[in-house]
Amino acid sequence: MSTESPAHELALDHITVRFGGLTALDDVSLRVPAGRIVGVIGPNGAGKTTLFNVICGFVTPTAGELTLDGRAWRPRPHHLNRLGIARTLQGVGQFSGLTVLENVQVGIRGGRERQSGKDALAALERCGVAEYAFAPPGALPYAIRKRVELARALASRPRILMLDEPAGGLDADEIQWLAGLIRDAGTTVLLVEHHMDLVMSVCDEILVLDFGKPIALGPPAEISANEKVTEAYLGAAA
Ligand SMILES: Nc1ncnc2c1ncn2[C@@H]1O[C@H](COP(=O)(O)OP(=O)(O)OP(=O)(O)O)[C@@H](O)[C@H]1O
Repeated sequence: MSTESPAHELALDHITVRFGGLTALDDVSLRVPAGRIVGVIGPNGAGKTTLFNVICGFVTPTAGELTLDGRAWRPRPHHLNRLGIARTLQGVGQFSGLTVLENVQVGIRGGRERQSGKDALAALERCGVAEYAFAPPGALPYAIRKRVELARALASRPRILMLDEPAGGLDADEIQWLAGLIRDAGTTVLLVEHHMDLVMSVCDEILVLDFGKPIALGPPAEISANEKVTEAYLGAAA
């Protein structure tokens, strides 16, 4: 086995985000190495979405740095696609004036029309929703639209796939299907999710945030046995 550490594809170093008097992220560091599945969990308001927004360039950190492939990086939303980073949205933000297929094509970077159509269809097939290719997304059930949203992100063949609460509103069977898709995605995955079983079953490593602070970082078995983590969730439920 190599003694070298794996290439760190994406890294956050001492990231702090303040919104006025509120510290949404407080000195958060995270390594997302190539090919790993990294989860970010925490009670409501812990800062998970803010962390995603920092990586996507929607929120500029008050302090700290990001690096991509070892180089200092300042993310911009409109550059993500070109860099091979795709993100799903918490809801299902599809354009209602376009068909499902066209929505998925929008996610493909700079492809020729015919090729992007093929890639989009392949992604829909992979997500089990190719039969809806020519339907308007607005008319489809929520679980199908969630699958279309995943297809949209996968169609561009990203090297880093960012999933923002992909299990939200899905039933147990759908979540099981989703777990398989994430495991077989063949890309680096950063997963923000409330559904603990999903996170525990697919992630190599999990970061736990509580009121913006990183309280634990480690493999699933370590996280589920961590007292601070249990306390944070119990406190949030009280
Ligand atoms: N643009 C903003 N302006 C002011 N406060 C914000 C902004 N975005 C987030 N916050 C606050 O920052 C904190 C962290 O919010 P964030 O949405 O990142 O948490 P979260 O862990 O994603 O929560 P949830 O699980 O409920 O989605 C919250 O207190 C939230 O109200």
